[in-house]
Amino acid sequence: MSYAWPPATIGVIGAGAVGRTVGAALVSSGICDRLRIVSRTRDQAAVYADDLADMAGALGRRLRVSAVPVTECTEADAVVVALRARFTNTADRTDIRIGGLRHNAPAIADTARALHGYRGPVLVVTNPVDVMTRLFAETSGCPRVFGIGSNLDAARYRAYLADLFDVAPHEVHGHVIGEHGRYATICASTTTVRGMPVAFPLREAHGHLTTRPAAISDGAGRTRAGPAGAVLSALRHALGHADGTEELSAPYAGGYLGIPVHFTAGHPEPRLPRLNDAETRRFERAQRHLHDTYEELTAHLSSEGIA
Ligand SMILES: NC(=O)c1ccc[n+]([C@@H]2O[C@H](COP(=O)([O-])OP(=O)(O)OC[C@H]3O[C@@H](n4cnc5c(N)ncnc54)[C@H](O)[C@@H]3O)[C@@H](O)[C@H]2O)c1
Repeated sequence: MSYAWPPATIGVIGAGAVGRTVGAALVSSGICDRLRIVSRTRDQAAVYADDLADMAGALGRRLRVSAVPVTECTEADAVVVALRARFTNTADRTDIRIGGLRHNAPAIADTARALHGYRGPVLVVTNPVDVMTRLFAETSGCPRVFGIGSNLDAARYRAYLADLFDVAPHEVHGHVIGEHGRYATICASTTTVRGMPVAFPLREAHGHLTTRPAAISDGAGRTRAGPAGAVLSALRHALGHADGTEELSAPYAGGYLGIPVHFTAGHPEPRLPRLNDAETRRFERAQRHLHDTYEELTAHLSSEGIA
């Protein structure tokens, strides 16, 4: 079900590869009439804001794009956090997202403190996203913080099966949950194609979720369009423009991890699918891994006097 929606103001924090692509997607989608851009420097945000304003002009859209300090995002209807600190990622290729853990955490914590008291939806993109989402939520106290990642995995999974079975992607129903990373959990036992359960090589499907983003990054420097699509889709649901389900990093059993969240008029409700034994084991591994990583991170941050 879709709703007629009022024009929205959206803040984008981090004007890099992903943030810029998110901005372009927001302009072309018509989802907002004001965009607030924050980046490491105001100059960087300002030139990007001008570029997006040109895009809006070329499309004949009335859209105000401005470079702002992060605190002005508290007046937005929704905020996207796609910042990345400067560092060289030396993490193993099979778990590349974890490489940003200690580097991105201080900037995420600072941004979270700046948005303290904000009530609108915050979509965190920064990796490792499940951990950064929890850090943002717990540092800011914001009530509606979600992480992007499992919904992108799920979209890739459904597209993979659509190709395999030669059907349209909307005819595939199935989730990827847990971690946007090593312990991503494919919910194969509840996946259907044209309403019927299917058999497929699960190991290959898992491999696809690892090799596809790696191949895009190798070829294009960074993944950007896929994450931007996942952000736009989640924004539509979180702002109440459409009802539907997104696999997002969300509060679950005392932590944060990827679970299907159903939005009705913007109201989120977690809906964990039925899992078989193997899926339960993998989901619990994701949960433990994210819990341990978060504990290790917060111990490190407090030893450094950061949080
Ligand atoms: N969750 C996902 O599905 C997904 C997908 C792709 C990328 N990512 C992650 O998104 C993040 C951004 O990726 P990218 O390729 O755009 O990186 P990038 O390096 O191209 O851009 C990062 C931007 O953040 C800005 N920045 C740094 N510190 C900041 C701060 N304190 N406040 C505001 N802006 C700040 C930088 O100036 C830069 O413009 C990374 O952590 C990446 O791993 C997540």
